[in-house]
Amino acid sequence: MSLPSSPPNLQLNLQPNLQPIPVTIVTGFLGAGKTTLLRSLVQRRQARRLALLINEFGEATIDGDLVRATSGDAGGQVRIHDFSHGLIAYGDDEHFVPTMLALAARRAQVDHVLIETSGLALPTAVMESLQTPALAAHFILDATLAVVDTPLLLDNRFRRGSGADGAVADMFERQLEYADVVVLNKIDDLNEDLLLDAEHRVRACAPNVRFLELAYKAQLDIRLALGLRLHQPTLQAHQHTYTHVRMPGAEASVLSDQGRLNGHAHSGLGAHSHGVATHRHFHEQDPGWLSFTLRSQSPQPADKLRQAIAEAARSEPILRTKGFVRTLEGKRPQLVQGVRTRVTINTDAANENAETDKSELVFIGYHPSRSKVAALLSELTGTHWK
Ligand SMILES: Nc1nc2c(ncn2[C@@H]2O[C@H](COP(=O)(O)OP(=O)(O)OP(=O)(O)O)[C@@H](O)[C@H]2O)c(=O)[nH]1
Repeated sequence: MSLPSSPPNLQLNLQPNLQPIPVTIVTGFLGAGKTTLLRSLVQRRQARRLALLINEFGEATIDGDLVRATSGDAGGQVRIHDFSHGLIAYGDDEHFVPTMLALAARRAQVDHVLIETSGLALPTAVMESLQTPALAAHFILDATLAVVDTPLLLDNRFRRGSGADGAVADMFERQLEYADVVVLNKIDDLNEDLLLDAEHRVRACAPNVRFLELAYKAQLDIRLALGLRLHQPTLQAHQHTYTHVRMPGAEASVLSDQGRLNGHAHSGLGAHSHGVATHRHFHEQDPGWLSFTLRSQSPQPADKLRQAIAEAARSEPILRTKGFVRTLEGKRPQLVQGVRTRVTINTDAANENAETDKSELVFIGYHPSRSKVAALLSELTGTHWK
């Protein structure tokens, strides 16, 4: 991976003798709940000063705005950097290293860095970059968290198949393969048997995962997410090892007590190591994954639009939809969130003070047809989308 050299003024300010800044990577497939998890961690940050690097697939940056709205930050305690090209720290990303070095130069004001990879990127690119001498002097990987849409996992939506199914399974499995912690999310309606089933499925496809945590609405106790110290510095060796840690609840039998489900963690594995240098990861994006943006100037009938987006996800290989729309019902833009056919449209903290006339939606899928989706939305809403 070629790394751009840092500007001279940054190098002057760097102080490698300070403790390295811990970095947590949040990965997970499209729509799993990564941004929701970050928003909840930002809300529970207490005195921690956080820097967030947020990466999305698609031309519009929506996730960064959602987190900004949550932080409500006047004192600069939370700093957010948007990466909109989908592949943070991959070979042709010229922004990642300079952004990290700029954070290192402000080391005294940063307690923890959180990096959200896009739903179609692997965490290994960031892991590998953190091990280069330029960054290893200033940062240490704390842990890699993979967020899982548990109902979709139980519905076999990440099972290997042909075409889109194969591409989805490939990405899902590879993201989990390098995770230290798997967060089973969206468990609102799942009973203990289903949660055990989900745990077995995760263990089967990612046997190296150290901790499984359960999250309602992607809410995790901040002590189970940050400061885990699962990795050691690796300036010399191009390898990292896990230190042994004890987690609250580690000794408890798994899922034996529903009352302990929210945010409890348990470990099933001893220490192990793997070299990031040996990781196979895509430096090239699978060209089948596409995103496109559709816009409309007309106010939208919210319910019809919701049904139209769900219908588009049924008839085209659309896996994720998000954006802001102006509805007939209200002046404020409404946040649209679609994960496959599950679609919600509502007001969010990010849009409650904004006004807009236009509607803009980002669609992400595997070889989806832009024109078919535009035609479907136009037909089913009775408004023009293009
Ligand atoms: N029911 C339910 N919905 C959830 C939960 N966590 C997140 N969601 C919803 O799932 C949708 C996607 O959540 P995000 O946090 O945007 O997911 P993401 O992984 O950041 O998505 P991408 O960045 O597009 O890959 C949103 O509508 C969330 O409100 C949960 O625990 N339960």
